[in-house]
Amino acid sequence: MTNVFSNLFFDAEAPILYEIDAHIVGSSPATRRMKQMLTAVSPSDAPVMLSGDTGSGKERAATAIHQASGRKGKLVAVNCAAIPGELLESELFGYEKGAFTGAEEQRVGLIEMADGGSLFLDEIGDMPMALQSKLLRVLEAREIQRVGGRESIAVDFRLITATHRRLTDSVADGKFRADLFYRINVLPVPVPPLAERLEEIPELIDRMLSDHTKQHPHANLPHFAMDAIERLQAHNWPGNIRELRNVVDRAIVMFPGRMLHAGEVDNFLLLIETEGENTGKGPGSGFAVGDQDAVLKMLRDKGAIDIRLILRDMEISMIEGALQMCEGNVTGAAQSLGLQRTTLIEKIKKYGIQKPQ
Ligand SMILES: Nc1ncnc2c1ncn2[C@@H]1O[C@H](COP(=O)(O)OP(=O)(O)OP(=O)(O)O)[C@@H](O)[C@H]1O
Repeated sequence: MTNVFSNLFFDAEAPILYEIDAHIVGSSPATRRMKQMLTAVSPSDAPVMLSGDTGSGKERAATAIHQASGRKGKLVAVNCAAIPGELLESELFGYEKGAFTGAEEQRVGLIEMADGGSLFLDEIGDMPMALQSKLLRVLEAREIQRVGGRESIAVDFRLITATHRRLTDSVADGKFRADLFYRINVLPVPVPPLAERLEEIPELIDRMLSDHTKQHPHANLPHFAMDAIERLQAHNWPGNIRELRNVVDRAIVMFPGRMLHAGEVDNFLLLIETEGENTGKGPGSGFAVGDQDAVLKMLRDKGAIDIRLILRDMEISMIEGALQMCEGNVTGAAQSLGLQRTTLIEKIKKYGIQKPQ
């Protein structure tokens, strides 16, 4: 995944800023090149566009750019795909009291909050056309007006965008404004998929485990045997680093202090793949209970499966889901799972599940 801009970065010896190195794990040629590009673009005020597959680390790269830029303000991240179009405008621009039904108080928008810092617009390709025009005006005039407001408010932010789509295709299809595309695509930085940097898997796992230890100093960590690492390096990683994190998180919960071998890794990967297929939402997003087709496919592909491991994993997913839904409230989660509160507490302890804050 290279472009003309990235071809400028051919010097293997080019320096990398400390903040970039600290955030982004990996020393493969693909990652080194990306880190050199991030180092080069960080001090500039020009817009950066990060492109790469889902879970490849675009948000992390945006954080690294902001940290290395020296800008004093905040990094404000907005996922344009996660906020419905009609809400996105008032989220970004803020509103004045009485601007619309329900606007009972004045509200400062996310663009204003990024003043003096950086604004990260993730999945910019999903921004509705009408809002694209408004964003273009902000980038040109460097000022905004809140919804329902008349006053122009000056804003100074560094724009970082990300997309997993080929925005040139969206422009050709009339779904993305060409003028906005050229305005935001000044410094394009491709984020390579994990499949192009498989040699980094041991480094990534080490970092994920050490991050876990920082939060849980007494955690009994799992170990990945050589055959497990080889198996991970033979996988194609459609969910990229997020999928790897999913494997490591499961290993932490289910193999504390134990050694994982290829067989366990196979089970994890199969489960994650089946989850992605069942839900259509990508890897690691939930398990469809009682899906016979999925079970048959697993049996056909593998010949045999470890049903205890899978049931345990399903149980963990359901408990995590219920806790998430009930915002960490154990009584509510127990009710929604049809369990006694004490039984749920035992299971939470047994599996080392973290309650959402
Ligand atoms: N180089 C890295 N080292 C360690 N962890 C990483 C690295 N890159 C990404 N991650 C982790 O992988 C997960 C996905 O990363 P991130 O959210 O940055 O991806 P993304 O490309 O923005 O995903 P999406 O396209 O879905 O928005 C996060 O948990 C992140 O912390």
